[in-house]
Amino acid sequence: MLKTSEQPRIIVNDVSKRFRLRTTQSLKELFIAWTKRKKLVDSFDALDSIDFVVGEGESVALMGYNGSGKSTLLKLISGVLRPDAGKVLTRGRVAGLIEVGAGFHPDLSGRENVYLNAAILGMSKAEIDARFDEIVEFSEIGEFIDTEVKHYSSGMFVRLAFAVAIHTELDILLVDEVLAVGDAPFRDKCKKKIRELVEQQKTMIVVSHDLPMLKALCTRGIVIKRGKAFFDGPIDEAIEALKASKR
Ligand SMILES: Nc1ncnc2c1ncn2[C@@H]1O[C@H](COP(=O)(O)OP(=O)(O)OP(=O)(O)O)[C@@H](O)[C@H]1O
Repeated sequence: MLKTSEQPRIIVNDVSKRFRLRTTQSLKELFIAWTKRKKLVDSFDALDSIDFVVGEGESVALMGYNGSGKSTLLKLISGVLRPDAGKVLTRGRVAGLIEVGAGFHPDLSGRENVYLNAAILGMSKAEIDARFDEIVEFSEIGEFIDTEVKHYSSGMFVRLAFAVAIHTELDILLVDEVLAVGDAPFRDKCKKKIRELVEQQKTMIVVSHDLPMLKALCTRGIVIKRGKAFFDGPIDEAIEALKASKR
C-alpha cells in the first residue's frame, strides 16, 4: 500500500469488486443453456486488489480508459457500492459529485431541492439558511429558483446540484466527470472553487478524461487499467503512464 506523509483521509485496502453479467435473456435461452449445461451467469472483476491511501489535503486524479473501473472505485469510496473483498475507510464528511442531482426531486422547486439535498449531505436547516443565497448565486439559477426542477435545462440542473454539493461542510470531495457537463464559464467557476477547496486542505478525488484539467487540479495521479492499479505517483508521471499505456 502506498504510504503518504499526511493523516489518512481515505484508505482503500486490497479492494475488489465483482459484477455479475447475465449471459441469458429469455426463458427459451435459459432452457437451452440449462440443457447444454452452460453457465447462466458470468462474473466480471471490475476492480482487482486495489490498494492506496489518500492523505489529508491531497488532490488525486483517478485516470484510466473507458470501463477501467474509475467510477466503480469512486462509488466504493462514497459508500454507494460495497466491495466484495477488502475495506474502504474514510474519515470525515464525504460529498460526492458522482451522480449529480441523483437526490433531486423533479416535482419540487429548485429552492426545495436545495434544502432537501443539503440535508441529505448532512447540513442543518440553520446551516442551509446561512448559505442559501451563496448557493443560488453560484448556480446562476436566479429567478428560476422557485420553478420545479423538471422544467430546468440539463445544464441548470447540474449547476444547482453542483452548487449545493460544493457549499456543504465537507472534508472529502469526490468528483466524477461532472465538470464536463456545464458550459465553459461555469466549468471555469467550478475549477476555481475546487482549487479553493484544495487550498483549504480538503481532500479530493477527481475522475476525468480531461488531462490538462487534472494536471491543474491534482498533484497525484492513480491510473487504473482493466480494474488493476497500473500507476500511482506524481500527476505528470501518471499522465505519461496513461498516454504510454494501451487500453
Ligand atoms: N452495476 C454494474 N453491473 C455490471 N457491470 C458494471 C456495473 N457497473 C459497472 N460495470 C462494469 O464495470 C466496468 C467498470 O465500469 P466503470 O463505470 O467503473 O468504468 P470507468 O472507468 O468509470 O469508465 P468511463 O471512463 O467509461 O466512465 C465496466 O466494464 C462496466 O461495464
